[in-house]
Amino acid sequence: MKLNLIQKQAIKHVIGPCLILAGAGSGKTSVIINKIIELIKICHYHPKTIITVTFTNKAAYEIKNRLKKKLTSFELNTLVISTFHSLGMKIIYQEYHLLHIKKNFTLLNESDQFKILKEIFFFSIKPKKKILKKILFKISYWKQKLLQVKDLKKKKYEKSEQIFIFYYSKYEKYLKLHNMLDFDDLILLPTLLLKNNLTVQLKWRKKIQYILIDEYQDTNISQYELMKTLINVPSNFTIVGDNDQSIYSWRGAQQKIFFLLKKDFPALKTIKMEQNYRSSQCILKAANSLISNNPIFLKKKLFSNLKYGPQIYLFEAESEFEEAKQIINFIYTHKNTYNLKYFEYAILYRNRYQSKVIETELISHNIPYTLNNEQSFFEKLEIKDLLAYLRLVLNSSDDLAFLRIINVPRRRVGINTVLKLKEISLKYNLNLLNTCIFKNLLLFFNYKTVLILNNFFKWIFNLKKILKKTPEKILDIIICDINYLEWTKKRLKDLDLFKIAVNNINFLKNWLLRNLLNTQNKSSSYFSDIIARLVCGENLDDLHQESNKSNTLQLMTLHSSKGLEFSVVCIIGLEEGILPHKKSILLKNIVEERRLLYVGMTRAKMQLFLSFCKKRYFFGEILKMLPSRFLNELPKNDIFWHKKKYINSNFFF
Ligand SMILES: Nc1ncnc2c1ncn2[C@@H]1O[C@H](COP(=O)(O)OP(=O)(O)OP(=O)(O)O)[C@@H](O)[C@H]1O
Repeated sequence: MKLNLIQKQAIKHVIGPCLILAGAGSGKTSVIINKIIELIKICHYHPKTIITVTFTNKAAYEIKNRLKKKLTSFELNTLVISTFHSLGMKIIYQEYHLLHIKKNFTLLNESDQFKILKEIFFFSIKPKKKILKKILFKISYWKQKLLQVKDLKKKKYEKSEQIFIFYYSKYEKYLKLHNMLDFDDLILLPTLLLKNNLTVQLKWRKKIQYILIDEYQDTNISQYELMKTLINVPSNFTIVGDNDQSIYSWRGAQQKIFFLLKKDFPALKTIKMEQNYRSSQCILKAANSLISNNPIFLKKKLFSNLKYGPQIYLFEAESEFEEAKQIINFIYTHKNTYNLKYFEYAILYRNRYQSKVIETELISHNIPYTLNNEQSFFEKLEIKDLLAYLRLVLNSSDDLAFLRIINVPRRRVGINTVLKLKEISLKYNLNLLNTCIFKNLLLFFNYKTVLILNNFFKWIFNLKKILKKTPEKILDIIICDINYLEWTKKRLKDLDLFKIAVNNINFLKNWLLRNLLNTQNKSSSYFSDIIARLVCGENLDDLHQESNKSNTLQLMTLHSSKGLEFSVVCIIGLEEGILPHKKSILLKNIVEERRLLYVGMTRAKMQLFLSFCKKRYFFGEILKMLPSRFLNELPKNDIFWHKKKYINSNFFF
């Protein structure tokens, strides 16, 4: 690939702060990769002093993968390419003593956070999920603004806000007591530490000589602050971003982040990359036309020198079932006509639930597909169970892990026993595992139950010893001791499902072994570091490799399509209330929904396919749907409207 002049200029600019404002498909990834090579091979930076921050672990994997041919394995292994969260975790692991946390902390995911809030509410009222969501959102909002409970308590707030502060405080106490951190803490804790402790800040600034940040538009304020504290004088960094692809405002990303950069680093050099190398002119024209309806914020004009390409197909379906049929039909015919492979096709949607009908149709036609969702690996029951075992062995205070596995597989510890255990643990200020050997247990339970609880405690403690001596055997021992495979087989009943579960378990085992082998610093808590990195989604290379290799049709949300490209892209559900999403309509945040569709459209290289339904089934009800307002913003002449005969309104034309 021959780089263009602007790309070369972006790569060669290595001294001072640099912002690459780049449109979709303009070669951001290529520039980041070539810049890393430039820094190491030409500017002689030691690879361990270069930090590259990507938005997802998959993106980190892609960059590493593409660097394989250009760097030595030493260079590749010493380079740090990670997400902001993984970077924060690295700092926490090295500075934990200053943060007053124990190194064997449990890293919580979102469902753990819900459980904790439920626990907090336990003795008062039964809260609705909506309320819990609101509280968690507020806690996360404050953490992303680097505000801790002590800061909030200094100011006067309305009563409605005080309730949130009350739960924030309770939540934090729970986390402290159980030795837990959530994902926001991975940014908040290191940022505050580096801001307030200049010695530590200096130490890290010395370590890091160059920072590259990808997908800057989705960086939130706390991540920006973390970056700022790490940047050394004379501010050698490269930031790559596209304001038109900012799709994470709900996670705190703000467009003003681009202005902050100019304000904080006046020497900032801005380079615009406007040539798109991915999409046909027809697709690019439609994408440009759509995004031009958003207020102009940072001006750039994308162009493509590729062929004009075929028109965009627009399907109108009676229902989501017909929509699924039409898409599969279209893909099947297209694939046979152009002789493409399934992995060159992607179906994108706004909400995860939309994949269900498509999946059913794909299964009935025997079409291989991959649901692209890193998170889905951690949602698998067997992975949740085994991780909970490991978490409890590592951190006895992890009551959530205890509750997940105390009766998995069945140990005759029913709900009444668990409730009683909780009561005792609260009364005597013990964690649940230690409650299993509470001296007066016989006052509450019969002899048999006490024996079961005592034995469970002993077994976990024995596992702790095994973990210290032979960590590579720990998972096998757990699986064997509890006869987990046999239990999984009975639970799943279906042999194919069982095979998938075994595959997942083997994946987890291999992942652990690989990371144990690769870890050089085998200090006392290295195993918890490995598990936290797993929960962070780091080094799931095998998963990414598999999804890259397999010749399967790709299904994913519009959000997860960011950074990817496919020959043919189908975007379904272009309806009011779906895309734009009804919440965004209510909140009047249409601009972000428009950017989301823009991201989806610009994933396509040669053909784009759009569809909407006239009716949809929602919880047993049939709803009439209106076509998305965004369809009206596309150039009419570039759209081929299939089934035109059904149109009875003057919408669109
Ligand atoms: N100078 C070039 N000549 C030819 N092809 C190029 C050039 N630069 C980039 N490309 C190709 O253009 C496509 C898009 O590049 P890349 O994925 O790096 O874009 P991007 O800016 O990261 O896109 P997006 O932000 O939309 O995800 C890739 O297939 C890449 O190989």
